[in-house]
Amino acid sequence: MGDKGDKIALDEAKKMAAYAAVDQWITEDTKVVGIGSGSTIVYAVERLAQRVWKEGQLGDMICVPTSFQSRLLILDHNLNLGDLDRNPFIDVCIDGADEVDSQMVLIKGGGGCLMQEKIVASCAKTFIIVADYTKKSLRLGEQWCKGIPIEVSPMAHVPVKLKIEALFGGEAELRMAFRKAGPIVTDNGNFLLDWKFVAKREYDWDEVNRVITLLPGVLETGLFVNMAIKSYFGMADGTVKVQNKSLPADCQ
Ligand SMILES: O=C(CO)[C@H](O)[C@H](O)COP(=O)(O)O
Repeated sequence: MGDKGDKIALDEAKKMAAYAAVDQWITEDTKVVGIGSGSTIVYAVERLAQRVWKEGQLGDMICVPTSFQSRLLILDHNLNLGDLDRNPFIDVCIDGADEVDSQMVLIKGGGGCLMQEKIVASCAKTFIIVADYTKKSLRLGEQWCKGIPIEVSPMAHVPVKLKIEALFGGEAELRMAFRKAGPIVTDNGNFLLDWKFVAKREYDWDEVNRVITLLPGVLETGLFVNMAIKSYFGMADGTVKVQNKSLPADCQ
C-alpha cells in the first residue's frame, strides 16, 4: 500500500511497472532495445540509465527510439542511440499503452507516436508493455474513452473519417492541437483521427485493424493486435501485476 494505505500516486505505479520490466527483461545479453514513448517510458529509460551509469552494466546496449520524445530521452541519459537502418533486429522493445484488454490487444497513440512505435515493436523479438493500473481492461473502451488513434495523410483525413464511420460506426475526430492553431501534426508530418468506436459493439480487432490499415491515406492504426507478449501494470496497492498473452490452443 501507499504511505497512507490509500491508492499510490499514478506516477509511482508507472515507475514500479517500468523498473520491474527493465529489471526482468534487460540483461547483459540484450544488445538492442526499442524505447517507446509517453510518460511511463520515462521511468524505463531512467532505470536503464541507472544500470548503465551507476551499476556499470549494459555498456554496449543500443537504444532505438520510437518518437522525437524518446530520442531526446535516450540522448539526455547518454545512452547509445541507434536506428532501424543500423539496428533492424531488436531484442526487446518496451513501451507504454493507453489501454490493454484481456487478450492483450492494445490501444496506443494517445501521445501521437503510434506509427514509429508499431514499426519498432514489429522489429522486436519481444514486445513488453509497461503501464499503470488505469490502463488495464477486460475490453477496449472500458477505461480509455478518447478513441483509437489513426495516423492519416493530411489530404485524406475527411474520406478516411467517413469510411471508418460507415464501416464500423462511431465517430472519428481530427485531433486538434493545444497551443497551436489547427490539427496536431505527428513526428512524421501527418494528422491523427481519434476513432470513438461504439463501446457496446463486439469488434474483431484484428479484422478492424486490417480493414482500416488498407484504406488509402491511412498510415497506421493505434490498434496493436498480437504484438505484446507481457504487460507490467503498477497497481494501486503498490504491487506490480504481470499479464501474459494467452497462446492459441494449438500453440500451447
Ligand atoms: O502510445 C503512446 C504514445 O503514442 C504511449 O505509449 C501511450 O500513450 C501511453 O502513455 P503513458 O505512458 O503516458 O500513459
